[in-house]
Amino acid sequence: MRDAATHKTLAFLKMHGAGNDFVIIDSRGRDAVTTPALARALGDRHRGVGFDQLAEIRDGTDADIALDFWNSDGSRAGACGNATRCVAELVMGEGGDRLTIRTARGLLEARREDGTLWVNMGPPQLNWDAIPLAREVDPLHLPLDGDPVGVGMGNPHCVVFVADAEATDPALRGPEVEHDPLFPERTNVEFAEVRGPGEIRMRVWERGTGITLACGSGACATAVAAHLRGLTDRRVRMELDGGWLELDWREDGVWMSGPTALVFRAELDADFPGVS
Ligand SMILES: N[C@H](CCC[C@H](N)C(=O)O)C(=O)O
Repeated sequence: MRDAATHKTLAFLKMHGAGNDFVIIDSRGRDAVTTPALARALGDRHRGVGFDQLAEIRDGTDADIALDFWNSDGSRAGACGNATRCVAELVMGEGGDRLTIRTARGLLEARREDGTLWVNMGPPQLNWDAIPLAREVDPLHLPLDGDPVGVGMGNPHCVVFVADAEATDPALRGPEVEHDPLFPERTNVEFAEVRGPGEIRMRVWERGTGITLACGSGACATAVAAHLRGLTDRRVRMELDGGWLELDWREDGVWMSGPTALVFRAELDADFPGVS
């Protein structure tokens, strides 16, 4: 017989934003529980739950909440736009029209405007050493095939403009660019087709995760890259494999909105690796 007092399960939620899927652990009021081993075990789509990123909510000291992000290979992500939108939707469901969020990338803000939830993902990092790149080159024209753009959003992004995103398989070139020595912390890789000044089609290869149906910080980086290249306005709609996001590069940062969904609430068994 199990001793109920020591059988400590771990509650979590599954959410997705435009098909970018997350396990969310709410650790407000207690110590953080996620370790690289737990992230890897939970991220296994056969033996665990499966996710593109794991987001752990913690108490914010100088903000309403703090958020930590993990990839399914057990590495940390400094930013995750779609998980930030999902968590903001969840926490703002408890009340309020504004939420401040402390992340490794800085202090973010979520706001409801005319019923739509927008998250400010912060200003883009456009200096080579902030992205970070391994050496001083012009981020607007990286010395790689296809003349891509490097942008930091708290995590590194390499935006490759392509003529036909539908015909582009991110798995063909993504891994090679992710591991190119130009990116000392590896990089996320976006393949973007500009359809017009207000619309982009984008597919993504994520560092530490691989192909995902959407990437919020990648969408922000792509909107910034396209505008800096003179291809789009500051506000664009973006079609990803899993749905549409809206991006608006304002004075104080890149704002993003889009769909979110709560899939289920569940508990990990105490015997699951890394729970007890
Ligand atoms: N899906 C996330 C980004 C994850 C980025 C992560 N793969 C990294 O290592 O930077 C988003 O919505 O922004």
